[in-house]
Amino acid sequence: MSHIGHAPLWYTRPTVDRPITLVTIGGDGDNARRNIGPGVRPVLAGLRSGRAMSPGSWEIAADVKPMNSKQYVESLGDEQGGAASRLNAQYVTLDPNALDGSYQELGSLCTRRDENQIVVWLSTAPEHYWDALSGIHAHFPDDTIVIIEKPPAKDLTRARRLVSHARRLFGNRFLLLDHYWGKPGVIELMVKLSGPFFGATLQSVTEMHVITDEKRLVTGRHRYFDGVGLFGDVFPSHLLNVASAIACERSDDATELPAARALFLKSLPVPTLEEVARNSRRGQYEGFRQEEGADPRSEADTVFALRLTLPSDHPRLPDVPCIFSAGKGMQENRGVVRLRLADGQWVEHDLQKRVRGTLRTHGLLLLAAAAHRMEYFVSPDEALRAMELNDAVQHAWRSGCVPLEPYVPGRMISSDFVPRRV
Ligand SMILES: O=C1O[C@H](COP(=O)(O)O)[C@@H](O)[C@H](O)[C@H]1O
Repeated sequence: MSHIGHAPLWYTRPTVDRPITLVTIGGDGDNARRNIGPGVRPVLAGLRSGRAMSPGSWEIAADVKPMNSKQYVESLGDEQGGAASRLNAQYVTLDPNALDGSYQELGSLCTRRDENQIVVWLSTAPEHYWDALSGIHAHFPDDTIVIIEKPPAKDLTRARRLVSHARRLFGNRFLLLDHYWGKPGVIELMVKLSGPFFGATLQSVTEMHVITDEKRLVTGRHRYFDGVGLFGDVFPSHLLNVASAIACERSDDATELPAARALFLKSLPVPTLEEVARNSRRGQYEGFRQEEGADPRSEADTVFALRLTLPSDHPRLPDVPCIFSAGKGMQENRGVVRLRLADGQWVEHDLQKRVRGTLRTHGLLLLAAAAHRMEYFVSPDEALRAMELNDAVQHAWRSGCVPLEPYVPGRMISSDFVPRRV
């Protein structure tokens, strides 16, 4: 592995003993181009096979846009295209009318480097998961690892069905990923709060606020947003996962983390309709419905704030309000956790900070997947509890009990949107 500067002591890097073939479904999409590719290429470049003359790790991108491998590599620009071409990256066009054939082609490409661990990263909208899972199961090697990146479906019932289907097909080689757990800022905060000093700080927390604000608009993702809104995009994933990762009970054994996080999520009460009405707000930026691809009557939220209060018998954080807020078209880019302590002081931690010596988020998570480090992934229990909380809020909002408030893009801060306590 190549080393990128000097890693801080709290940062560990999972190790693997085989090269990886990474297949990215949705490889032409924004997430694959902006995040996955640049994150994983330095990792793939560093993983070689012990076999003489072995070509080592490999990248295969697949998407519906017709393109050949040369065009794909060129489309990545100089730096990323150079890195992809050193990995001899291949591009496979997925035929939406003959998907099984496309997966067969991908599967047989993978077998060309049969010493490699195959990892398939589904960077697509959830509506494509079923076809992809069937294609991979039918045509890929038996030990293929499958990563899904997004809440597994738009509601609890669908999520439950998908997760149990995927577990039946792939067992614990099916992984639910939330890229926030690969962010150095999140890992650092988790580690800090596990130590005795900051662990004690956590005991004196009287309020917790998780905020992810982005200046960018929804542009190009209207179909997805019309179904779930920003709330469905980031609440059952990034926001809840950050909260559970920092507030859960710790032991020294990392394999216990998923169960501990699930326990924390279970301690957050599922709100009733009246509680949602009192403790949440939602809004949509002006101009959203006029954007290309938008539904002119869309009710999708692009900013929201929600307060869920832990019960009074919570062992560590009794009666502590947890506030979640996020927005698109915000005044600034900001991903933070703010904790109010018993003395009234606020401490703030930057979740987006860059830390020298650490891998880019998606590179770290690829290694964690290949090394079966399950604590880096969302367990089915966690994902389903998150969807239960999500459903309660979405259901209440659909009933019309919380109005969709307009706002001017570029002038809003989601943490200013929090409803007052009554
Ligand atoms: O998964 C998602 O995350 C991004 C924000 O990720 P970040 O690493 O830039 O903080 C968000 O823009 C997107 O809507 C969501 O689907």
